[in-house]
Amino acid sequence: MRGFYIGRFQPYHNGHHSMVERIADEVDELVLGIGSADDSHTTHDPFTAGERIMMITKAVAEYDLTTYVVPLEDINRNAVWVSHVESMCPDFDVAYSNNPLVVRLFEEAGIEVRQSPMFDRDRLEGSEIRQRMIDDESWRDRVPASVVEVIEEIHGIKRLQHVSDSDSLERYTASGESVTESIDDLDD
Ligand SMILES: Nc1ncnc2c1ncn2[C@@H]1O[C@H](COP(=O)(O)OP(=O)(O)OP(=O)(O)O)[C@@H](O)[C@H]1O
Ligand SMILES: NC(=O)c1ccc[n+]([C@@H]2O[C@H](COP(=O)(O)O)[C@@H](O)[C@H]2O)c1
Repeated sequence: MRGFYIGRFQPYHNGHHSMVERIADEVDELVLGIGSADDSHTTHDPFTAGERIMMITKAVAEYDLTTYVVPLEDINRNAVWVSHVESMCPDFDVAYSNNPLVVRLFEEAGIEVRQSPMFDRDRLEGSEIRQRMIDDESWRDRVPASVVEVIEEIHGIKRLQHVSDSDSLERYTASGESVTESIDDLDD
């Protein structure tokens, strides 16, 4: 039996890792879909698809499970998203997600979805971990050791702190002139 587990994994943390450990009891093989693969270098999605492939591949190596890591770009049409996923991935029998939209889309497509309890959610939430990285607070104990190594190798904390520095945004006009303005002055 082959499962599918989708997430943005920004970064892959111990909540995801506990979920994979649990899934490993139920399936022989697991496709790990890296969602929003086209997003990177933002506060919400700091890491590239390639960096997330490294984090996940190294972390799941400790489990007795055949895994396939597949980057999946977002598409601007929910109604065909499941077909998009299926077109990019090895066949799977069951999908794992706690994301309500993902659950709905798979169920409407007739695919079994299994949800899991949230593990230690106060500590193990991507947005909370990213905020701690930005604030130079402790985060290393919330992700697998191999993920710490990848983030250090790619200088991920510096990047995240840089992209989140939205006190002033430097924009360039059509003539190439640089304009610095407050984020409050921007329309979007
Ligand atoms: N602590 C956790 N325990 C169990 N499942 C989790 C946990 N955190 C996230 N998940 C689930 O893993 C999947 C992928 O989650 P995702 O990559 O969005 O992480 P997240 O921690 O929710 O990040 P963010 O705060 O960036 O949205 C989702 O189905 C999500 O509900
Ligand atoms: N239309 C679409 O492109 C579409 C629809 C549903 C989910 N997704 C993606 O699936 C992933 C779901 O992961 P999370 O549970 O981490 O949010 C996200 O990357 C999300 O963007 C994309």
